[in-house]
Amino acid sequence: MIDKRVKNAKEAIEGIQDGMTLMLGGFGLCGIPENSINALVESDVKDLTCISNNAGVDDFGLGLLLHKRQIKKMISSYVGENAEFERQMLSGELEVELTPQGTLAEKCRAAQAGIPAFYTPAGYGTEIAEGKEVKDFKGKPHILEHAYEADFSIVKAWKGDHAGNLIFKGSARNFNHPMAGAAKITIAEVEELVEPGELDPNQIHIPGIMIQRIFQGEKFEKRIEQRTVRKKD
Ligand SMILES: CC(C)(COP(=O)(O)OP(=O)(O)OC[C@H]1O[C@@H](n2cnc3c(N)ncnc32)[C@H](O)[C@@H]1OP(=O)(O)O)[C@@H](O)C(=O)NCCC(=O)NCCSC(=O)CCC(=O)O
Ligand SMILES: CC(=O)CC(=O)O
Repeated sequence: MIDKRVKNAKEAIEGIQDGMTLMLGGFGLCGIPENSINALVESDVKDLTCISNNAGVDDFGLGLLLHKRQIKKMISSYVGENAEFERQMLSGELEVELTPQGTLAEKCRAAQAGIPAFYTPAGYGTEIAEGKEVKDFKGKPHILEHAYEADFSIVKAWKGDHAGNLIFKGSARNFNHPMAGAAKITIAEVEELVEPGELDPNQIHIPGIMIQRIFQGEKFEKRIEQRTVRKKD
């Protein structure tokens, strides 16, 4: 029986080295692979390029890696509400590649599906289109976008089994779905790791073939939406 289990987050991130490119799931503060991020913070790995919709907030998610200056470049769509991110971007310490949200999702999905590139109208006529091939479809200009190439993808799911089959919960599915299997190695951290056969096959969102390593996270903060959290501060 296939068994992709690793003991913990530390073991899951083995092989992530300075200068590598990572994909990390999540949207806002929901569905963040937080145990793996904490392990990366402890590992001191640096010069990372991170592909992620958000860059976390100052005390959660990728914000923790930014604080320790472990990220060289962020490829993201929505990067607000993170003071340290803003400081590093404005001072030139951090490279930032802003990407329309649908394009970001499709660049992940294309990598997952083995599609090297695709045309999209999003971003045509803006800075996003600079240097990119343009082609008309039905009289409308589109730009050529390439699939991402990443060393590791790190996703968070609700439930998973030893073979790597995953089920997401609610909107925590978000970017975790197109990122699973979109890099050379995909790590899945799950809230609950179960025996093969326990998950209903009809409910599985990502088949185990997309996943190389799986572990049950030790702790998941109830962080759903940063604005809600902020209001309470
Ligand atoms: C994240 C999960 C999967 C978590 O599920 P769980 O079963 O663990 O928890 P839950 O019982 O559903 O939720 C825990 C508590 O948080 C509350 N809660 C859930 N989602 C919330 C949200 N988006 N904003 C504020 N509160 C929220 C629930 O009412 C509940 O409150 P009580 O404990 O008091 O009952 C789900 O709640 C979910 O999908 N929520 C939507 C999250 C999301 O997509 N947010 C958008 C982020 S991006 C964004 O906001 C951009 C929007 C914009 O820019 O306009
Ligand atoms: C708007 C987004 O992309 C996500 C968020 O609200 O953080």
